[in-house]
Amino acid sequence: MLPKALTIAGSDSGGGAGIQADLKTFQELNVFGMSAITAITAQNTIGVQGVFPVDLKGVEQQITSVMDDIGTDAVKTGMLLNRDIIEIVSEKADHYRWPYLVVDPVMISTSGSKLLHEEAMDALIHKLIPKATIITPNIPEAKVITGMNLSTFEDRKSAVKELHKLGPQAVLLKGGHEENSDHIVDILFDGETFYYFTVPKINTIHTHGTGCTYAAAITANLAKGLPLTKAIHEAKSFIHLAIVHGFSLGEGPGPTNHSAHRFYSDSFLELKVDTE
Ligand SMILES: Nc1ncnc2c1ncn2[C@@H]1O[C@H](COP(=O)(O)OP(=O)(O)OP(=O)(O)O)[C@@H](O)[C@H]1O
Ligand SMILES: Cc1ncc(COP(=O)(O)O)c(N)n1
Repeated sequence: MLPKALTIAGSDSGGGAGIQADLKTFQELNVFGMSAITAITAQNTIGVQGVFPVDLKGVEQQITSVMDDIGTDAVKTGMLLNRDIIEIVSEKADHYRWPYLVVDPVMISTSGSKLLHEEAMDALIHKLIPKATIITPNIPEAKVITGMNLSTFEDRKSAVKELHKLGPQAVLLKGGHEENSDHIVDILFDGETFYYFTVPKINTIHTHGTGCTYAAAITANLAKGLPLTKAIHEAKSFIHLAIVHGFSLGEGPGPTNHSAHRFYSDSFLELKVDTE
């Protein structure tokens, strides 16, 4: 039987991010994908033209319908939009005791649209993040959650420790927004050990949906039963190849290429470890 994964996120009509990126990634990694849609976005490569929330009963019922009949090996959350939706997801996490919960704390689209209301921040931090197997903030999201300045590498390590104190089993701080370096470092901390995934920065604008795709690949790998570090290592390889082979679509930044990993064999990225 195929492993199963459920994504709870927003729909991106343009197909590059959100539910669409998650389901494509699950499929590429041979995991049966299921979805609970929190909001419909009218979106393309240029931006988000509209956000249409799904009513609370609809969000709740999608999760219940999937869980009561099919069940899941792992859950990923993306765009959750508001406090009420976060509270529902948090209650469902308690009720169903999901084996793995990957929380991608999506706040703003790359094109600048708000995908999480400010009033929802408290629930995200205190109700959902503590239940996560892993959270995957980018640098701006980590700044908002911790209120810290993340200019230096040491700042980022401190922020990762602060984020870990909120209660998730592990924190993965993504480095895609690093501006002053030709390398990008993602920092993983599991409470004991720091792991660093370092890659050369790819010179491209086609990175729409990278965060969603990366977190979905981690979720798929956890659903397959891979240990956390290996699940992330393989997901990092997947997202790197997807960015290398990202392509132009429409007038704005194009999507990553979810199929790119098919043309490569093993994971090739280096993993550095630092015990603390
Ligand atoms: N130009 C790049 N070159 C190499 N890797 C990149 C680049 N941009 C992003 N990444 C990688 O892609 C993954 C997603 O990182 P990023 O920090 O961009 O997340 P995000 O901001 O949530 O993504 P999104 O663009 O979907 O909002 C990380 O592993 C990051 O290191
Ligand atoms: C429905 C939805 N979820 C997430 C993102 C973030 O992706 P990005 O930062 O690449 O715009 C998005 N644009 N739309």
